[in-house]
Amino acid sequence: MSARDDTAPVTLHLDRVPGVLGRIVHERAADYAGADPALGPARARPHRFETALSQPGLSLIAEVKRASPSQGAIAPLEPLEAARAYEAGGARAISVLTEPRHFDGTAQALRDVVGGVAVPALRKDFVVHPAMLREAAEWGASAALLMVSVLHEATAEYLHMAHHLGLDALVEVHDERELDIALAAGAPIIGVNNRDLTTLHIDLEVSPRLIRRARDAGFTGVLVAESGYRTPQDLASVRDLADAVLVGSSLAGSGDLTRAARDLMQV
Ligand SMILES: O=P(O)(O)OC[C@@H](O)[C@@H](O)c1c[nH]c2ccccc12
Repeated sequence: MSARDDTAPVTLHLDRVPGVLGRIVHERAADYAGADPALGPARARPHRFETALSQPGLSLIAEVKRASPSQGAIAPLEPLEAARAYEAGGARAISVLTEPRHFDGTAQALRDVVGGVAVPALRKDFVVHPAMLREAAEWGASAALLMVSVLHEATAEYLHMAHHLGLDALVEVHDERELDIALAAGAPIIGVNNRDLTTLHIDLEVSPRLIRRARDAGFTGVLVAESGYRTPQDLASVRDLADAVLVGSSLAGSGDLTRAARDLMQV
């Protein structure tokens, strides 16, 4: 048992993170190197993100994504306008990139979305410092992304910090080993990324495989299939397995976000 001291954040071993992902997390760690790790007092957790994804049928988390390392510029979305369009198209939550260099994200984008839509918002960033979670809570996010490929054995600690701040966490995995870490950490919401963030390669078989493994292991929480979904046919392999799907590029680049969301989910 460890009594955690808010002033002593767990050490991350970012030198183990390879490829494109490794470069981005080093940049983010440098951005927050001098930030105060204190979280402040505990807040109640309304479970808004978790509840939104637990509704019957496959829930859509639609992402405000203006650019990415794999595609470069996607679309010059105005974040609030985009989020409202997604909401009108049936999205049950909005994911907002806040990473500035590779995804053209900003804090303001998240604040604008939080203030202008009724559905919960997820801070999508490369969390490598407790201050990033404190910010997410301050900016009004309902949830934050935690990546096991970055946090490794510190995943449980970051999950506790998110919950302390009243945030749900989307704990993201890409292979069996990472899934086992997420399950051991007690994550209530697990996302399976079809994209290998070290190579940017997408394989739509990853989500059904790991979602089945989680269920076989007795996991009863929320499971999210992430990345690479462009058509209703693409969703067939997770439609009866996942609780939610996280979609960015294909919606963001469509030109008509409401229609693209409806067409993808066939509603
Ligand atoms: O644009 P796509 O292929 O629909 O993917 C969305 C989302 O899953 C992706 O943006 C993502 C998943 N995990 C991440 C971690 C960091 C940055 C981005 C991501």
